[in-house]
Formats: sequence, C-alpha cells, structure tokens
Amino acid sequence: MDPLLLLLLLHGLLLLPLAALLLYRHSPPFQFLCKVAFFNCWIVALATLLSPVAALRGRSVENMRLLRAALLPLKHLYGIRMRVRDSELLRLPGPFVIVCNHQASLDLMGMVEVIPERCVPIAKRELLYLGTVGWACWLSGIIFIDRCRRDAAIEVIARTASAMRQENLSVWVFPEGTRNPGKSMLPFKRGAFHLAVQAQVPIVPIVISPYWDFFSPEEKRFTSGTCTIRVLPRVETLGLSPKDVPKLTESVRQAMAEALAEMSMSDHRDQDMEQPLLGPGEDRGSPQGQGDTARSRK
Ligand SMILES: CCCCCCCC/C=C\CCCCCCCC(=O)SCCNC(=O)CCNC(=O)[C@H](O)C(C)(C)COP(=O)(O)OP(=O)(O)OC[C@H]1O[C@@H](n2cnc3c(N)ncnc32)[C@H](O)[C@@H]1OP(=O)(O)O
Ligand SMILES: CCCCCCCCCCCCCCCC(=O)OC[C@@H](O)COP(=O)(O)O
Repeated sequence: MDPLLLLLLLHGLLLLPLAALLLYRHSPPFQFLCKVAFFNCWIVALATLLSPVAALRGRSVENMRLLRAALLPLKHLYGIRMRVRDSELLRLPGPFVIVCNHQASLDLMGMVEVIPERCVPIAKRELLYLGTVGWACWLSGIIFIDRCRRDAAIEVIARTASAMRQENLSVWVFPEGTRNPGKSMLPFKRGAFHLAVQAQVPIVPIVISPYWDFFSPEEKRFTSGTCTIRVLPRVETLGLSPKDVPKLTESVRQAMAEALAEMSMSDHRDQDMEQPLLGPGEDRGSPQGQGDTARSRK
C-alpha cells in the first residue's frame, strides 16, 4: 500500500475517537444515543459475566442479589441521584405484591434501589429471548408472562400466588403492562391485584418520579439528575375476593396517581447533583438549563 495513504489512514483512525469525544461533549442527541447504547451494553455484558456464576446456584431468587449488584453502579455512571422516601414501609413480616409505575427501561435503576430480599419481578416473555440477558433473568427467578395469551398469563399468576405463600416470595409488577413515558399512568392491568387477592397478601405501591428533568427519548436528552422513589402505605387484601379486584385496582391506581402528580410538581433543581462518571452532566444552576426548558414545555 502507498505509505502516504497508510499515513493518512492512521491519522484518520486517531482522529475518529477525538471527533467522537467532541461530538459526545457538544451534541446532546449523540450523548443520548451513546448513553442508551451503553446502558444496554452494560446489561448484556454483566448478564454474560454473571450468568455462569448464577448458574452454579441454579434458578433461584437468591440470584436477584447478583442482578441488583450488576445494576446498582449504573446510577453512579449516569449521575442519577436516587432519593428513597418511606422505605420503612417495605419492611413487612410476610410476602407482598409491589406495584410500580413504568416509564422506561431506566426503571430498572429505581427497582434495584428499593427491591426487597426474596422479591422477583414479573416480565414480558420477550425478555427470555435476549440471549444471556434472558438467561440471567430466568436464573434470577423472574416470572415471565405472555401478554398476548391471557389464559396462560392467568395460569402463571395462579401458580405464582401459591409460590408466594409457600416460598415467602414477594413479587414486583408494573401494572401498566408496558412502558409509559406520559405524564399520567395508563389504566392498570388486573393481574397484580388478582395475584395479591389469591395469595391474600398486602399490596405495596411504589411511585418513581418522572424522568423528564434528565431523560427524554423524544428530545434525545439524557443528562444527570435526581430521581425520587416513594413507597406508599400498604393496602391489605385479607378477606377480599375476585369480585373486589376492580375496586381495589382503581383505589391503588388513584393513590399512585395522586403521589405521581405531587412528585411531578416538586422541584429537584435545588438538589446537589452527582457528577456522572460518564462525562459532562448538566449545568443545573443556570436558569437557562435544559431542565427549565423541558419543564416549561410541559
Ligand atoms: C444474574 C445477574 C444478571 C445481571 C444482569 C441484569 C439483567 C437484567 C435485565 C432485566 C431485569 C428485569 C426486568 C423486569 C422488568 C420487566 C418489565 C415488564 O416486562 S412489564 C410487562 C409485563 N408485565 C405486565 O404485563 C403486567 C402484568 N400483566 C397483567 O397483570 C395482566 O393483567 C394480564 C397479562 C394477566 C392480562 O392482561 P389483559 O391485557 O388481558 O388485561 P386485564 O384488564 O388485566 O385483564 C382482562 C380480564 O382478565 C381478568 N384477569 C386478569 N388477571 C387475572 C387473574 N390472574 N386471575 C383471574 N382473572 C384475571 C381481569 O380481571 C379482566 O377481567 P374483568 O374485566 O375484570 O372481567
Ligand atoms: C442476543 C443478544 C441480544 C442483546 C440485545 C440487547 C438487549 C439489551 C437488554 C436490555 C434489557 C432491559 C430490560 C428492560 C426491561 C423493560 O423495561 O422492559 C420493557 C417492558 O417492561 C415493557 O415493554 P414494552 O411493552 O415493549 O414497552
């Protein structure tokens, strides 16, 4: 090959990372893309590394500890400060069903922040097919449901209800059934409430504050920020029967919607921001900061 061409090529190769770095610092959409890609890569990498360790134990809820440990560092990498309110409400003697609002995959960060011991999430079946991520989820005892086959899903829920009592197992459900970045919550699916009534265990609602201060897929914005997680008082189901489920669902949704509305109004901007390990955060002090623009647009 022509030595001059080789030299040019080498220069090009050296300049590429520099150009990417500059773009990362100065282009919020590029930064958004990188951060989302890194989030997914992190999960795939950790699932690949830790699944063999988890496999030594076999399928067990104890592997949820590994899953937690794998996801807990993410908040430091992204500079997301997690504030948990009323976490003592999660300290109950027996098993329970947690219901939580579902905005984005980022919810995993909030979930691992508060998820108690011996608690597994219910997830869509599609996650099983994500290679080592699916394997890691299966090994951690995550319960999979096929959202398109109601009868099969109801069957899984019935089996989960007896496992909850026999194995002292709590369950985490996103009752909206899908991700919802909107300002209010979607109508709730009833599975979580049937589960709690069948197992005769309490429901503990958890509300994660909106991400729009620091994360918006539409605006391709992903900066550092603060996220508040609030645990609401438990709702007992002792003595309730399937006919009570619609009312139960509505009253829990109502309580969560009120908490979400309240949390949407309170301002995080006066909080100290954690410096993200993944590069520049946002200048939260400036009145022209993106947080303000995002808020005023809402
Ligand atoms: C080892 C280390 C490794 C480290 C690496 C890390 C890797 C980590 C990566 C990842 C971590 C994990 C990530 C987890 C997070 C995933 C999140 C998701 O996937 S969210 C999606 C799935 N969740 C749901 O869909 C909610 C649950 N769904 C339901 O509860 C639904 O209710 C469902 C599917 C059971 C049925 O849905 P319908 O669409 O048909 O709607 P409906 O309105 O609820 O029900 C229709 C009728 O059926 C009755 N029904 C529902 N459930 C029933 C039941 N259990 N028993 C009896 N009747 C029931 C209802 O009462 C209703 O009937 P009437 O209208 O009341 O007459
Ligand atoms: C073969 C290897 C393929 C690797 C592919 C990369 C996949 C990256 C793994 C990221 C997994 C993160 C799990 C996030 C959990 C989540 O948030 O799931 C969404 C569902 O709740 C609702 O789904 P939807 O109804 O689609 O909104």
